[in-house]
Amino acid sequence: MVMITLEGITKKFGDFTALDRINLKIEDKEFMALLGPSGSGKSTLLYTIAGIYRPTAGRIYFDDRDVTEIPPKDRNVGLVFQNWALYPHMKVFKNIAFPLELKKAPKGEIEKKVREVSKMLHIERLLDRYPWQLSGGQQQRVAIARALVKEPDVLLLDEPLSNLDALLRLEVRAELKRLQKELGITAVYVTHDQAEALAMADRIAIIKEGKILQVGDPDEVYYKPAYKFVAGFLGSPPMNFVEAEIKEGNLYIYQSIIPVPQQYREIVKKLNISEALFGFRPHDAEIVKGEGKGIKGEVYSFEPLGREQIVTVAVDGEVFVKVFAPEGEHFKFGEKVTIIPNEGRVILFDKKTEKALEFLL
Ligand SMILES: Nc1ncnc2c1ncn2[C@@H]1O[C@H](COP(=O)(O)OP(=O)(O)OP(=O)(O)O)[C@@H](O)[C@H]1O
Repeated sequence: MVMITLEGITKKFGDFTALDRINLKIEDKEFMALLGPSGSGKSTLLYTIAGIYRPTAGRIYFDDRDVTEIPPKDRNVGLVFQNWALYPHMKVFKNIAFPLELKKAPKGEIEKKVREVSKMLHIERLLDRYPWQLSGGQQQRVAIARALVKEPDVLLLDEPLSNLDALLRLEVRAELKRLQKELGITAVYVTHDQAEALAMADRIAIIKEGKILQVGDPDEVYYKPAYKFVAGFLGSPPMNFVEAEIKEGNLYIYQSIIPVPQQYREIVKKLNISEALFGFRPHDAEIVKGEGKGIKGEVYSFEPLGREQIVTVAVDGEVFVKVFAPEGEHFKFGEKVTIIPNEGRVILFDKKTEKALEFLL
């Protein structure tokens, strides 16, 4: 069952696009990590899920309920921030009880739930202290208890462990994961720490410049990164492309900078394909008029695809490359063009078997 659905979420701050048409489905009881470099939009996405930010465009669903216009307090989410934000003038008990008091829960119920959640987090003996009388790890446990006490549908965590020392991080990390599974709660966890995401998450969404580059389980994103950026960011092991192809039936190239026809021909030969076409996914390559640095060729044919068009470029008599031309750009048959590959995937179509293989640039 899908718990959270993000559909075309865009968030702008003035002219700046912090989130760019994000689509993501998070399963019920799933632990999803949002991983990416500083400034990539992770927190903005989390706050948009929480309802703290309203998206500029797109819709958010919890289960099947459209919550896009619903304020945070009515979304039943638990939030844990990096700086914990405990109320300094309230004792631990009161800090944890606060969300239930806001909901005007009966006193007996508050007492029972605060005790229960404190037991789970091993902080029963701290209930009578003020936050400043606690260590960092204890404060963080209180913050987690406060987020869990109202039994939220979704737990949203923004770098919750980054203020803890290494040992404590490991300890709270294990505890958090255990609780999340035991309570069967859906968690979205923002981090820029690759090891943390790989160790904790059921799936990881890799974010760069407001876009999700890849979503997959830890093994998938680590061993089969879809982009050079992802491979570099996660420190994935490099592979020799031809070997990798033969072993796995998949083609992954890390070290090649710009694919040249010679490489294509070698791949075609190794795969025993007589005729092949190479294609780029939209936005993974640019096609420009004239000869420049990149793959040079002549326009051979075009086919419309929605508002975009696919242009086939003859690189030489044998190698053809398919590329998505930008909206509004017009090319002529036989016109000299250059294809500039960006970071991303290239697709190889075997014309005989109509099998498509993807590989990395
Ligand atoms: N309220 C705001 N007003 C203007 N720009 C903002 C606002 N909040 C975030 N941004 C910008 O949006 C981008 C994404 O910020 P965000 O905090 O979501 O990144 P992040 O991936 O969580 O980074 P970090 O790991 O450093 O916390 C940044 O360039 C940031 O400057």
